[in-house]
Amino acid sequence: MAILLGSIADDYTGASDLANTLTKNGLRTIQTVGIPDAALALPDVDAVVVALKIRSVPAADAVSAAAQAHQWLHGHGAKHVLYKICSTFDSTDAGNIGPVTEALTDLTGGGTVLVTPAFPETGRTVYFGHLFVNGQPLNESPLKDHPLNPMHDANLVRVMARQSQGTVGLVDLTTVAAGPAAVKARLDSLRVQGCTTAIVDAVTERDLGTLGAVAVEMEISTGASGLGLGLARALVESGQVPLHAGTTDGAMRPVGGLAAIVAGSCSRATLEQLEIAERSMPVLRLDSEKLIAASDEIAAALSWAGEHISSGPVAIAASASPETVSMLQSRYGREASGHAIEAATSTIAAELVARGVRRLVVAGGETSGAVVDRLAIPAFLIGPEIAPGVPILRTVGSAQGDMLMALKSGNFGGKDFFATALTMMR
Ligand SMILES: Nc1ncnc2c1ncn2[C@@H]1O[C@H](COP(=O)(O)OP(=O)(O)OP(=O)(O)O)[C@@H](O)[C@H]1O
Ligand SMILES: O=C(O)[C@@H](O)C(=O)CO
Repeated sequence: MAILLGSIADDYTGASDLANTLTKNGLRTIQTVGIPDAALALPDVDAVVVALKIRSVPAADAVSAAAQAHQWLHGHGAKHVLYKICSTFDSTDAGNIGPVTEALTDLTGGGTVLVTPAFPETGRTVYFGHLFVNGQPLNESPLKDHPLNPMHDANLVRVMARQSQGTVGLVDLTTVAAGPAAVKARLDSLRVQGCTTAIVDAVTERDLGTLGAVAVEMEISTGASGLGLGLARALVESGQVPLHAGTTDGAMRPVGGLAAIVAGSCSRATLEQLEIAERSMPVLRLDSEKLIAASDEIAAALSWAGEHISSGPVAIAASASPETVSMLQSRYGREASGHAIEAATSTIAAELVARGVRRLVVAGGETSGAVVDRLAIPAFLIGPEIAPGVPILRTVGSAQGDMLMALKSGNFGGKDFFATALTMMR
């Protein structure tokens, strides 16, 4: 299997978001969970998105995992590798966007790497280096309350500089609007000035087309799904890949079985979606304190699910308001409480699958990572889009047999996302 475009995604929901964008823009794409085992039969594809769970791990671990994934992608023919980060630039001053981008630059011979989290379809735009989320500066958006990496600075040149060894430049919108040659010239001049990376503005898909045309001629780039759109279009427009329409063959064959939602995301969007879901299905709100204290909250949740699930889908959520989350974190610590709840939600998901669930929606990036790892799913085919950034996924090579899943990034999806997803998954 020779591929043209590779991506290393820093979390699993982000990987499926990118795989969805690449598919929609004409590339046959598969999402693997980690570096695929040599024995795993993968279909013929143009792009492989290797999903890692490295957004919130120590920078040295993220660098090492990303370097191995890069080696695999490069070895399988990828001419360009996109490091897929979150469209809200989720990271801390310790990393991992800066360290991983710089490590990949070292592996590929230097230059100034183009970095942009812009994804206008979901309201993420970058203007003079500042990230806006649905028109609000990042630090005033709901991301200021993120449970693991609250974002307090919208100026990405500063954010990136705090987590980088090298100097960070800016390619502003005026330059992007002037087209690929102007962007290239600006990146060249930043390279001469010694910048290892540059935050690049984009507010429209046209801007992303320009950036894709520039990035595709380089070996690596860092960005969100919007940059994926630009890269896919550049590959198709330059004739390097024929345009493929639709989803992967066989991705949507019905699987039947029971259906469930497991939510660990505490984003404002997920909290609203759960409220709406309560009108159409049974929703169990877990007691997060009890989950952490390792009492019988998991067994109680499974027994509750057992009572309802044969009549239709159920939802089980650890999700809580920012106030509840910060109370729990001040008592148990940010990482410890996050990990304990991820362990609990993934156990619940695995037990639901053991009891016959074959259509599973998971809300939250870290939560999805924990669930997919727990189920040991090796890869996903990409089905139709449920909402921007969230496709239906079909498991490949999983011990449970074929399942349909949706991994919803915390902030993605409309108010009725959960019901819509389950209606589409048969
Ligand atoms: N009640 C709670 N109190 C404290 N932490 C919680 C609670 N419920 C969930 N969590 C933790 O909050 C974190 C939520 O992160 P996750 O990545 O799953 O969602 P998200 O940040 O909304 O999604 P994304 O990363 O896709 O934007 C997880 O570590 C989860 O275990
Ligand atoms: O880019 C995004 O916002 C998402 O794909 C994501 O990475 C959230 O985890």
